Amino acid sequence: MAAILGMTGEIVHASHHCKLNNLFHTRYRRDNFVLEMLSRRPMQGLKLAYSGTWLIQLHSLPAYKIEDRANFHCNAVTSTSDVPLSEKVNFLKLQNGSDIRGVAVEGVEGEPISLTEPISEAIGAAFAAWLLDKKKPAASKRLRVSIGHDSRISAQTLQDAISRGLASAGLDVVHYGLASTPAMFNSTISENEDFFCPVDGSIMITASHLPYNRNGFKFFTNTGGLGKTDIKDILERARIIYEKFLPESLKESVQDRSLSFKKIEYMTVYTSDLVKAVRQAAGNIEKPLEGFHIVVDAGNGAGGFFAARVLEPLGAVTSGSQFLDPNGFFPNHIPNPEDKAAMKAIIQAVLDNQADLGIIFDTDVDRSAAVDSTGSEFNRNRLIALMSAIVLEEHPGTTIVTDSVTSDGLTTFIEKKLGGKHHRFKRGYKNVIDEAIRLNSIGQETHLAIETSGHGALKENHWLDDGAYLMVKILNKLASARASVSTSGSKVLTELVQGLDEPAVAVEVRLKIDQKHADLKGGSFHEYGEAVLRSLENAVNSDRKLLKAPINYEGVRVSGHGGWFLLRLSLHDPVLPLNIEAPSHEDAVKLGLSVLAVVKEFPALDISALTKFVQID
Ligand SMILES: O=P(O)(O)OC[C@H]1O[C@H](O)[C@H](O)[C@@H](O)[C@@H]1O
Repeated sequence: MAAILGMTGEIVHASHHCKLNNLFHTRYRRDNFVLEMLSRRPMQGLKLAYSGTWLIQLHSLPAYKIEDRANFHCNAVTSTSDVPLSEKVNFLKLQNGSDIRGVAVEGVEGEPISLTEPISEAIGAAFAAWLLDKKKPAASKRLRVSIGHDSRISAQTLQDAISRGLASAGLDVVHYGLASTPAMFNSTISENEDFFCPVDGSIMITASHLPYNRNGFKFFTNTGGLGKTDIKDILERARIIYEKFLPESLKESVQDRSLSFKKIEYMTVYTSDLVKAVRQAAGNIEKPLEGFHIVVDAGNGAGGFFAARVLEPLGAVTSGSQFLDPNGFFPNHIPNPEDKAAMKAIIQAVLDNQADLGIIFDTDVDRSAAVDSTGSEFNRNRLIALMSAIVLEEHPGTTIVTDSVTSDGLTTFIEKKLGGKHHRFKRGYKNVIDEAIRLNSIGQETHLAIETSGHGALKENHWLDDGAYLMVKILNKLASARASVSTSGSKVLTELVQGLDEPAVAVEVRLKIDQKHADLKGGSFHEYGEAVLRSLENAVNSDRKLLKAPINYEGVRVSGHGGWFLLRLSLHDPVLPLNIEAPSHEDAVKLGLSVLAVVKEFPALDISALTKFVQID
């Protein structure tokens, strides 16, 4: 490895670009570009960036002034002397909206591993190159990246692999161990040099609530989570890097366990910020939750910290909390507040323990839900209503941005009861957050962006979707209500959502598009789905009992029979999800039948779930 350090100078002195290309790539392939950058400062001059072709930036070697960056292009992509790895990987298949997701361990039939160590290592190197391009650090500055993970069994392996990729490109890597997704973002904005913060970039290893065999990556900088375009860019860079790996270098790399990274107990910083926030909101009382009994269900994900490190220091009793220990097989229930079994489990825990409040998180704690002392859920529309009530008390008249599947009753509640404005946008937490930021930028004040999935972000918290912070806002309300009036339990919260009109029936059926069906005529599922939606729109226009929503940002949303339906394209899958809400099952069936009349004309659609739903027995 020392040889390659010397080679940097050699390359520069040679100043022959073809020679540079060859030397660099020969070494790159041989050493897999794992340079132990953390411990070998001399290499900090060499950084990789990508701008269509490979570019070597020599940052901290002033003797080797590069006047023209273009002259240093190493055209690795088209180099014919390279021997690419025979295996071709479709990196873009690993993209899931603004995340990377794949199968990380064997064990589920028909689901071969797609997120291997070399692939993860290439993704690490690609993120490093992307970050260097974005940050354009000064010659003397080394970029720092924090890495955390949830409780998944593949966490360690992926952490090691992605760290190697980052280190190979000359970045410093700090390991946080078990952490939450919001804590990782937080590390890009915390000012705390003792904890190496702020970091320049952060990676969370998680696949949220998906089964144990899956895993993935979320990426952050101090401007928030990376979006779809950036993820695509990173995956395209990763493909190029991966195709340059040689089998023997991969073997070496996987075997190279000698790299060591800094390990930090960052959750201490993050949790103490949460504790501080509640104390401050309660008027600097040390234990504002004294006398409250609050149970937490972490579903064996990463959220177990909330009981001992947030609630208990604030004075709450947390006995009866469950599934706090990390277990990547998720043996008790899926850690997902949208999951019925998960909600049932926390409701039961609240009732069994006669607790004042129940709190449940998803695996990586960017989503949450709560349960009041009567066992009533603050989930989906009810969680949005509760958060809207809290935020509108603080910011009267503000706009609440939500996803598209929110109920008509929620709009009435926000606009008529709370005096706010409901901006129903698209599905997808990133879409909702970005829309809130856009509205603010054009002068429409908004402080809350929240999805029925339990993702919620506040302006005051850097628009970070943080399940734990949502719960902090609720705890503030509990604490302040107790300090000002004589109220007990979570009654104050239950009262805040009084008047929210909830439908008797709320269902979601998902119509799968068979991508191999001849009816697609070689087109994409996306085009096919759009054709279904156009057809539905035409049918609705000629049905006097149905009324298309005047303002709608995705799919076809229609009112009728006292309720509404929304048919739209899934964000990620070849699926058309259909949401129906109605005052009775009969009305919901009527709405379902009007959709069925259209979708049954599209043979590539699996309409069995809808057919089943509309069968009146
Ligand atoms: O469009 P769908 O398939 O219903 O999925 C939509 C959901 O996908 C992911 O789970 C995102 O994290 C959510 O923010 C989004 O709402």
